[in-house]
Amino acid sequence: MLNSSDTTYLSLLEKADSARENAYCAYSNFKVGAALLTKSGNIIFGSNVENASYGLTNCAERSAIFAAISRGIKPQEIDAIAISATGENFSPCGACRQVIFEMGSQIAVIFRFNGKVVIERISDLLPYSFTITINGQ
Ligand SMILES: O=c1ccn([C@H]2C[C@H](O)[C@@H](CO)O2)c(=O)[nH]1
Ligand SMILES: [Zn+2]
Repeated sequence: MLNSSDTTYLSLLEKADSARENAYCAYSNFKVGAALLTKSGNIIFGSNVENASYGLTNCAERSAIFAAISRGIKPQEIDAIAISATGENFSPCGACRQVIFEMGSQIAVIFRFNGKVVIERISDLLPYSFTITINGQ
């Protein structure tokens, strides 16, 4: 557990609260927003984008990561990602944990769970994570 009173990360979580307003969640009505912080202080937002073919839905965290990479941010530049959802109880889904981990094992992940702010490294949220080693690389 990282320092849960870290003001940078608490304010990032409030930015994720705002990003929630952009959610397209016509089917679940469950709004999720994400705010990704780079090491140089840029913030990239994401929200969940649902689809009539439910399985095509994109989660807010993955929207933010794909937006960041698409605009040229390198994985090593990502410091943290905060995620905010309707209600008090949210933690990032397994698919999103895997996608965050791909960007770097030390990325801080911030969310509210049971009314408390949780700040954890992605490596602690996804033990025994899946990676591919080819020829020792
Ligand atoms: O980590 C998660 C889990 C779920 N959702 C979204 C997907 C869907 O639109 C809604 C309900 O599952 O919440 C996210 O954005 N992030
Ligand atoms: Zn997800």
